[in-house]
Amino acid sequence: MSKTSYIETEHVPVTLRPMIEALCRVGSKLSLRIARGPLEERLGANLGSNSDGDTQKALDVIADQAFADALRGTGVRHYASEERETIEVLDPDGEFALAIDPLDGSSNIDVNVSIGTIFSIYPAGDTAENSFLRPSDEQIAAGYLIYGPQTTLMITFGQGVLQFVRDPLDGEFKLVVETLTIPEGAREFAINASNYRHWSKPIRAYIDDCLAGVEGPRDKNFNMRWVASLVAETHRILTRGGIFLYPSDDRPGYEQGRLRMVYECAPIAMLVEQAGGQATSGCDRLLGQQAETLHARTPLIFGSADKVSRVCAYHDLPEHEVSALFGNRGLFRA
Ligand SMILES: O=P(O)(O)OC[C@H]1O[C@](O)(COP(=O)(O)O)[C@@H](O)[C@@H]1O
Ligand SMILES: [Mg+2]
Ligand SMILES: [Mg+2]
Repeated sequence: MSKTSYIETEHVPVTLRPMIEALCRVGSKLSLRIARGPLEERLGANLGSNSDGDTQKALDVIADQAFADALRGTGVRHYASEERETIEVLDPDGEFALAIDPLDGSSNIDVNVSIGTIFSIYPAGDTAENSFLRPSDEQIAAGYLIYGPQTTLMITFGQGVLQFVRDPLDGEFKLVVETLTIPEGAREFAINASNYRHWSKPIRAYIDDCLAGVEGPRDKNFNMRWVASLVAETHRILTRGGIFLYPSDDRPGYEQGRLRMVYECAPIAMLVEQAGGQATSGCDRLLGQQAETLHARTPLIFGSADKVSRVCAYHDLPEHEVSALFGNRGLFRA
């Protein structure tokens, strides 16, 4: 007999239930295939590149097709995916629009490190483009599934963040935290430090001051993490605190960072704000912004509110002060 419910639905708004059920059903099945790893047919095989030039792996395509198929008949009129150049109409009379990064962190597929799925939900717009190219604070729900040691769903419907864990014993996502809040005080930052030489001065200055530890203006030591999987970094920060930065840099093609506004940054920003944190594109609140094209990128900085606003303060400093020796910047002590 096939399973009827994949999530404790009483925590999900009635109109969104078919969609969330479908996401959990596919997430469940993907988590089983991911757990089989090399026993499955080459999930990490390179298939070429998607419309935007990113390498496309077999699991990227499998996940995208599985979500699109499962979401048909659940009220999704417009479906936008990282893996598709254009927006697809699933249910012509559906009331919702759903954007998805079907498989985030694909460089980690072959190395048994956490990967995930990120999604963002809006009321459907009058055209396919208007469904997604709109202020990102018009999202009505956002979340991610993470396929790690546990398969977890983090989701917000605009009234806090809920955490569900998939119980491997019966395959159901069960509520474990009803109102998740980002802890303050963590001393961890996440950034791809190999790009240091390409960053702007404010970003370098912020990281320099973290690296200086107890000998620097922050008077404390920091730890660094970089999983190269946005869902994994987000999950750690929602659970333990800290800050994530994927800034713009001077490499060709990275003028707006690497991450995509519609199906990566906007949903993560909504989750973070709903958990009491902040998310910006450097200085400006991310949720006040909108993408100009479906696959547009944006710099992304998010995490505990105090840390994110501190990065913004470095951007506000006049150029000569950012370049000054960190030890002289009393403003940034503590
Ligand atoms: O390899 P880099 O430049 O550090 O980028 C890592 C980032 O790229 C991503 O893997 C992009 O996501 P996709 O795997 O969906 O393309 C993020 O999850 C991660 O934060
Ligand atoms: Mg991604
Ligand atoms: Mg992806």
